Amino acid sequence: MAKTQKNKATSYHLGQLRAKLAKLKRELIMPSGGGGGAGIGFDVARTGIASVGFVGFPSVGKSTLMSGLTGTTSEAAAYEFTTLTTVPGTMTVHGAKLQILDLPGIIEGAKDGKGRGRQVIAVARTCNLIFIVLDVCKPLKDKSILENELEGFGIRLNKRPPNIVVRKKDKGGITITNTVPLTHCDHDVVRAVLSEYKMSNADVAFRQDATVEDLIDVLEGNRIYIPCIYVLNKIDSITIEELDLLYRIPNSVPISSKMWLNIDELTERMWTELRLVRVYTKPSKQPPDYSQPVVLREGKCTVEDFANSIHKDIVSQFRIAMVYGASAKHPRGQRVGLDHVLQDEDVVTLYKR
Ligand SMILES: Nc1nc2c(ncn2[C@@H]2O[C@H](COP(=O)(O)OP(=O)(O)OP(=O)(O)O)[C@@H](O)[C@H]2O)c(=O)[nH]1
Ligand SMILES: [K+]
Ligand SMILES: [Mg+2]
Repeated sequence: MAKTQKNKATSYHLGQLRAKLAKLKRELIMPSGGGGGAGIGFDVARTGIASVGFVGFPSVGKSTLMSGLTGTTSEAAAYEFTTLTTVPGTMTVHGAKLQILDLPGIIEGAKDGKGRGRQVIAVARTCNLIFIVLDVCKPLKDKSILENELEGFGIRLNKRPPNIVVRKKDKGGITITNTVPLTHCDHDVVRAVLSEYKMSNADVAFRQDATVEDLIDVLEGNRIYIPCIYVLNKIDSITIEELDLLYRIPNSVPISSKMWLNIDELTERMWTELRLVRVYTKPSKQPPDYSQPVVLREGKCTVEDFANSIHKDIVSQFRIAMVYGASAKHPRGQRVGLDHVLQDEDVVTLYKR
């Protein structure tokens, strides 16, 4: 692809090549012969409302951080590959119980089967947030190596699913529409990719200035979109000037897990990225119970989700709910039904029929 000049005449050819490559890479994520693949990770009991997985090269300080955050001891030592399996721990942030997964270190080529890399990345795929842990004394190119390993396994970091709608039809050929100008690809490339996926009748609507890779991600369909924080560890061993430079790396938090520096910022960022919604129950005619929130996930936080997470029988007896807080229209509360979407720190009273 690098040798092919990019112009109108070659774009169909380039589109074909990219699609072929994506189909080959699919073997990595879902091997047709079974064995390995996305479903195979380490066996860990999953607890808590959300999970955070630690990915990084060996000896960057993942286990030191995990032990400090959770109080669970995950062995830490100066030699590489100290951690050989997934070590789970829990920590409570703003009343929400989170599962922290300390993972073995991975190396370049992990996704292709080096070391336990495939198992590690398979666990990362199931997490709600990934910490890419980096040692600030090591070259920054480690960051892109790790990103590349996760990308190759169908994980998309800090990205939204592309806003491209592909609708298959029985006849009528290919129709491509775009509501915004496409500066990264043209209709010829799109046609080439679709033909490589054996699609000859489809409506494709681009609602963002997407790349060919975005289109392929939509067609492959097995991509997972996970937020990621770059944890820049061991800042105790650098100068203030060097630390200043690190702060320019997007989505990063510099810390020292050994000296326990800047961990509060890391915890707050973790909380923000997880987009959890705390809802407090208020029994009728009584003050709200602020001691224990019901914690819901963004996108799954209606009154119905709230009721179900208290007890599965509530919904069948539900009449109305009173909601107070950010999601309520009025400061003195709003009467709502089961489909009302709640927001963080709302207070809810449920009324039975
Ligand atoms: N200077 C410094 N050393 C650290 C820090 N955090 C961890 N270390 C040291 O780095 C070494 C590796 O720490 P681990 O926590 O075992 O690293 P890991 O990433 O879990 O390593 P593997 O399990 O082998 O992949 C140990 O000697 C730690 O004491 C830190 O913030 N600063
Ligand atoms: K180690
Ligand atoms: Mg470790």
